[in-house]
Amino acid sequence: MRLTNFTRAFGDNVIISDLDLEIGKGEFVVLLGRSGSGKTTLLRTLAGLDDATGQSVRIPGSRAVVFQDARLLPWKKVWRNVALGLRGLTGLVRDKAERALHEVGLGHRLDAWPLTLSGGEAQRVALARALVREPELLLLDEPFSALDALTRLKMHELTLALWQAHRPAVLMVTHDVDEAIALADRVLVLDQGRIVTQERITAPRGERSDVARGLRQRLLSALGSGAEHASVIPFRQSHEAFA
Ligand SMILES: Nc1ncnc2c1ncn2[C@@H]1O[C@H](COP(=O)(O)OP(=O)(O)OP(=O)(O)O)[C@@H](O)[C@H]1O
Repeated sequence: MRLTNFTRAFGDNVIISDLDLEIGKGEFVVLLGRSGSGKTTLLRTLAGLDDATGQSVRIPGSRAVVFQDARLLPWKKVWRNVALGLRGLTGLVRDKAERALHEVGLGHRLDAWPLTLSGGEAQRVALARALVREPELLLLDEPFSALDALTRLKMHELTLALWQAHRPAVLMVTHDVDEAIALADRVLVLDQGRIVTQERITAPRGERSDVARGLRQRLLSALGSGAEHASVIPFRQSHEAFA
């Protein structure tokens, strides 16, 4: 997946400016940025939801998006929500949806109605619905920000397990620096439509929580930086933060 010199404006208001971004096969990239920095605009472009983008965008055909809210159709049972858009005989499609729901720990809720699910369960269904199509690129737009802290941690574990099993490239948008550190191979900080910092994290995911202070500090200060730093793009290998 690649964007080259990508610019997006609404009228005179330039939201993304000359952005270059490449995500490798199977790479987990997290995009951090303050409110209004252009994260959703970028994600919508990659999702193919923004038809005003031109040739500077090269994205794989198979993509799936999970949003902050699960966006399930309340009049369709859970398995039918997962099966939306899948073609084939009903029995085979149901089997596929069932396997996906098992993978997210909801094999027992196939025939439930979406409105009877908790917020965390609904997001699990949204993940199953995204992954059942085996996308090459999985786009996650603040998927866990409405969940409580404990559910969010469980969703991190699940997301990593699913990513390891299916290996899509991932671009996840979040406001949460700790979430970024816990999940990413690479963290980008977007500010006023430019990438102002990138950090590659090489430490094993299970060993990141208490030792990442240096990295955390750098990401927080990049988030706090203004346009005056917008042209500086430091790129670090972040293992030193874990020493
Ligand atoms: N369709 C649109 N028309 C005009 N302006 C838009 C449109 N979509 C987004 N913008 C503007 O683009 C800027 C970036 O918005 P965007 O939603 O990408 O930010 P964000 O980083 O995702 O913010 P948040 O974290 O609050 O979701 C904002 O100033 C917003 O007002």
